[in-house]
Amino acid sequence: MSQPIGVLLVNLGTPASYQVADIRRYLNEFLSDTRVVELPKFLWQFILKGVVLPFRAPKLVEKYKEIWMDGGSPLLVYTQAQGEALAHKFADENIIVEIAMRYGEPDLEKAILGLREKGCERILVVPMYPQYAASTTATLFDRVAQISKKMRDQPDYRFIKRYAEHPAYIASLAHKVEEFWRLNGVPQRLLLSFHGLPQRSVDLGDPYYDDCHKTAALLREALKTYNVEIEVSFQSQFGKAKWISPATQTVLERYPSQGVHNVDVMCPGFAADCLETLEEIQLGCAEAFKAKGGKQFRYIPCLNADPMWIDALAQIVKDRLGSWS
Ligand SMILES: C=CC1=C(C)c2cc3[nH]c(cc4nc(cc5[nH]c(cc1n2)c(C)c5CCC(=O)O)C(CCC(=O)O)=C4C)c(C)c3C=C
Ligand SMILES: [Fe+2]
Ligand SMILES: [Fe+2]
Repeated sequence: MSQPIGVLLVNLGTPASYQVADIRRYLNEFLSDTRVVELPKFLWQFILKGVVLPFRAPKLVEKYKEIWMDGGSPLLVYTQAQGEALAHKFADENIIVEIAMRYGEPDLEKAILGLREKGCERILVVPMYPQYAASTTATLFDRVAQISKKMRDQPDYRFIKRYAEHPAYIASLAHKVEEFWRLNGVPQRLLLSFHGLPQRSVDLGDPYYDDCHKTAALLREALKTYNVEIEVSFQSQFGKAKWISPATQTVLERYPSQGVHNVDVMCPGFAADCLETLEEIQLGCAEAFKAKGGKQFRYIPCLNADPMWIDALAQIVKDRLGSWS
């Protein structure tokens, strides 16, 4: 039999527990990445260690506690489920699926070395971010290169840069929405909330904002027969700088005064539910919307390990494996 191919699904990372020390360790690693916070290194380390970690980490304890699942942090639980489901899908093929996180555990280096030990000379790196951003996708590719610097005999790598417009990804999102509407009825408005980025990153050439709007345009087209207006917004603003707009919470808080009293919100840029979707959107934004007079707020979950999404992911992987498979 020929050598197996390694398929490595990689998401961002999440604290090992909701203890403050684990949250601090996670934030420190993540926010020390110069691809994530593009401020002069010494200035930023001073702010991070002196202000951000001491104040933000304790505040996040309660937030993580609210969403924590039996198996751990939702981001990890859903990523594990995606890995297992994709491995099952490829059970009859010479493909080994592993998961890893860019920050923390499961460790990316261990996952790459583990795949090599299992005989994988070829590894496909799959970022669990459909839209490309330097602060997510590029930093992952940087890290893979950095890990490989220590190797004399490096594996043969392929990377998936983005799948914001992949028909199978769009069809999975559309199916998720349609299924939700079939069971619960259509809303007045569907808001697609993507993770935000500093405006400066986009001004410097990050294609992320355009990628998000491309996904939204295709999803709008797929759902056009429902005549529901579909809008785009950006969530999870961090720090004082200007971020790409409009902000999700601002949009939701304006809706009631514009006559929009029932809204569905979906987060298509997150392949798995996590703190930013479950706490910030499903809990926090629902409360903010209702405080301004909104009547009905429904959160449509992420694709997580939905069977149609796992089929789509297999298709996206196969497309990139090309001549390898
Ligand atoms: C400058 C700061 C940040 C940038 C840029 C950023 C981009 C970015 N992040 C995600 C996906 C996720 N982010 C998550 C949490 C999170 N993000 C930031 C900051 C930036 N993100 C912080 C400080 C945090 C921690 C929580 C908080 O303090 O609000 C998560 C969830 C992790 C979890 O444990 O559940 C995800 C996923 C994307 C896709 C993105 C750029 C496109
Ligand atoms: Fe983030
Ligand atoms: Fe956040």
